[in-house]
Amino acid sequence: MLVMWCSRTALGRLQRITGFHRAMSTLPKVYVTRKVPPDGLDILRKSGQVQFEMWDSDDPVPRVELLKKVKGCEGILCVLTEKIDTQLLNAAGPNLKAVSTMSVGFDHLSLDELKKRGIRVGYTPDVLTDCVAELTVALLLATSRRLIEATHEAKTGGWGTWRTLWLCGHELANSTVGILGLGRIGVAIAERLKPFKVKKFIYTDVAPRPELANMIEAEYVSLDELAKQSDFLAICCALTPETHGICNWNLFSKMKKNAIFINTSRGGVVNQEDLYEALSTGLIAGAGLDVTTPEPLPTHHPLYTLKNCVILPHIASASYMTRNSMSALAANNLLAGLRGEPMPKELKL
Ligand SMILES: O=C(O)[C@H](O)CO
Repeated sequence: MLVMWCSRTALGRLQRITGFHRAMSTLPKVYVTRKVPPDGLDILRKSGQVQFEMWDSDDPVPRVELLKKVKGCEGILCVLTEKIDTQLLNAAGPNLKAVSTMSVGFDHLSLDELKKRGIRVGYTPDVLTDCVAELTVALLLATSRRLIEATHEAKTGGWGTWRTLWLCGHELANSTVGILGLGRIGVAIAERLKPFKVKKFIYTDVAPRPELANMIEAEYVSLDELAKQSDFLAICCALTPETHGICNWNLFSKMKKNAIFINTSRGGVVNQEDLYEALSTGLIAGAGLDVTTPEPLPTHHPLYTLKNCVILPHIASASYMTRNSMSALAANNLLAGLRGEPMPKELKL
């Protein structure tokens, strides 16, 4: 468009620019709460459908600023650090038609409030499944084979002679892997673990999910049985009022001493004091956490003192390809929502 303007007279150019701004100002206003990866921004820009303002930073927009910026917006594209609650929806006002989150998790959205106001909600399942499953397997192996401890020993002079039981861990071959919350990600994790010669997959959920379970020949069991039988337990459920703190002393106390606990869902599903007790007293063998409460987990948190706890800073979906796909899907969800069309991935409220 710039090239075209350059070939015109200054007056024609001015008229076009003024017209352009007039046209722009009638387009629906959208606020993007974070510098999202380029694919999504390109889609918004090229759509010609919205005018958008963005918090152009890698860090979250301060709440006060956010509340100001959403005023009068028809659409909001957010990430998981922004609470979309009554206060924010009131600040946005009655024009708001669509909220699109660049995440598969939606525990930061007040769904009841959004539903009450007839606001459509988009999210980003599927595009991150492979990436999250891959990281979960990496975290599981790093925890069970004590990789972080091992590199630390090598670097800091702890590596003496070869010793028979030094840095021994637990292997996947012949093991039982449990999945709490069987969805697309749980299936993708199991598919990746199967070649490690896992003996059996078991899972629990609010109800059996035979179509998914059949894909990985997983057996449906109760939560108690899941705790009792799993050598490796992967937490894949969404954070809801029902799952909040579901991984607590009651669960850990039923687990095997050799069990490895892995959480790549949300920190809120775990009672961290109970997990600390379970790890520090040897009730279970290890834990790998990609998510915690709060995030970031303060550096003085007791969980960091434990050698058998591997903590990552919420990076399960962090590949360039996946983050770009998430941003593109979030942009397409938002644009479809604003056009009044079904979103490519819309939450049923
Ligand atoms: O909810 C999500 O999309 C993930 O937690 C981001 O990695």
